[in-house]
Amino acid sequence: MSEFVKKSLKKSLEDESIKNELYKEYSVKKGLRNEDGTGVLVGLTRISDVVGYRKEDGKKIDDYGKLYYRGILVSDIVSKSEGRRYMFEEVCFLILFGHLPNRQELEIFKNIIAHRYELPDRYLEHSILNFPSKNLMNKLQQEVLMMYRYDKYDPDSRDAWDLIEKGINLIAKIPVIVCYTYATKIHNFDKASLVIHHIDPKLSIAEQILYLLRPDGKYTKQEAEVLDRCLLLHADHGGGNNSTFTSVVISSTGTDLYSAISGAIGSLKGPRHGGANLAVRKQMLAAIDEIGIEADDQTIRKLIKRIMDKDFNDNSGLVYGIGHAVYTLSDPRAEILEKKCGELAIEKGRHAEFLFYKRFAKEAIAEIHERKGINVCANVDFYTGLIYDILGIPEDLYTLLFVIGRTVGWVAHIIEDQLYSNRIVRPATKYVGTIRPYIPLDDRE
Ligand SMILES: CC(=O)SCCNC(=O)CCNC(=O)[C@H](O)C(C)(C)COP(=O)(O)OP(=O)(O)OC[C@H]1O[C@@H](n2cnc3c(N)ncnc32)[C@H](O)[C@@H]1OP(=O)(O)O
Ligand SMILES: O=C([O-])CC(=O)C(=O)O
Repeated sequence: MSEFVKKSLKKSLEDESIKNELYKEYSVKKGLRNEDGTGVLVGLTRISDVVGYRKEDGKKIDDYGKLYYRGILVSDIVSKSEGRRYMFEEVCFLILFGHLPNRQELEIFKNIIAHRYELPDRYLEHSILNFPSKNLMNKLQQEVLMMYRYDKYDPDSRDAWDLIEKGINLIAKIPVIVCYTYATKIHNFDKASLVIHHIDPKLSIAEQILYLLRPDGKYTKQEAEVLDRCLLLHADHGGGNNSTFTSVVISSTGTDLYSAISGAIGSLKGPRHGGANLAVRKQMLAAIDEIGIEADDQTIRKLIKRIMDKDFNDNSGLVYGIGHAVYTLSDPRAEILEKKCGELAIEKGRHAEFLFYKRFAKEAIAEIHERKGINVCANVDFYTGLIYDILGIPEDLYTLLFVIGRTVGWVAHIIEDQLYSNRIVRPATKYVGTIRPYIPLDDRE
């Protein structure tokens, strides 16, 4: 930073700070939160319900978490679908159209997706191979905006019928774009061979990802099923999560779908949101490096204290993968993922690492409870990195897998908001600065 900018910023920080008491005085809902930590109500939805507490006589009572897609418990969807392919596609249909597809509807929907995997002519060369990027989340934002340019119909259309068509197109193409941008990245920056498989329309989205990512194109049924369920568990999370809210805020101006989805990807990248899956993996590798995989509870606890004291990892004071804005006693997705991760870890000889994660979560939950007096739980991002690592999926792709899962949720909420709310999101801020005269340049000190 130049000395001039440093000095100007220092002066600004001295003169223009906003005292914390003022937020209270003006009843500002910091982070759009009520006094008890619950979210300010900003919309109505029939897409999904995120339940983390109940209210009794107006008081918040912490509870075990439940997640419903269109009224159906997500834990039921997962537990009743063992051995099935295309569960992510089934859930995409459910989220977009509001009911479970029958056999024929699912077949047609699978075909529609499969026919949209293929990228436009020369897209791969023009947009991906020629423009490698080190950060694939940032790259995907650019690619989504590029899809605007390749939209053969009216890319700016706000018609719900058009939005759903464009949305399905993105749901099908984003996974392919992600895999190709990764291949391009490692070819350009890591000197890896460039392997670009043609898409295979016979594969589900989860299978397609594993096929495109792996140079030999091989994967097992179990690997594809685990990835399919991970995508399913990320598909939606109400309208209040930061990226979905962001997408709706952007879309409420009447702009195009691509702008809204690109903005949502930017939001999801943050380590307090979807980027936590990568942050967790880095945190856990650093922790294992520091205290060893066999470290006991006490040693882990000491390290967590250091994390919270901003004396370890990225010095942010945050224990990534722990805590949630809605869930208190449990995040139902994390419970499912913990079970899947445990099974996979035993099978692939990674059990010690899994057990370290479990001990770490237990101690982090206890430490946060002790310091902050709140009930927290492991969240959806806690175990996914370990699962992806066991599946041989590189870190670069962790948050992109979240995008692949969540695109359907963003699209559904954008459409629902457009159909039933259709008002520009425009909250207010209170001016707490001083009012002063304009001083002509020659009269200033
Ligand atoms: C897909 C997802 O987005 S899931 C969430 C992924 N994010 C993470 O895993 C990052 C770590 N967790 C967090 O930062 C938080 O728990 C969040 C962002 C998820 C939720 O934040 P909030 O709803 O604001 O948390 P909440 O109101 O419960 O926090 C109360 C206090 O506990 C602290 N706290 C909550 N979780 C954590 C944590 N994991 N590590 C350290 N402190 C925490 C908060 O910083 C806050 O402290 P303060 O009162 O001194 O400001
Ligand atoms: O709901 C939230 O705030 C974050 C979250 O878990 C998600 O978007 O999946």
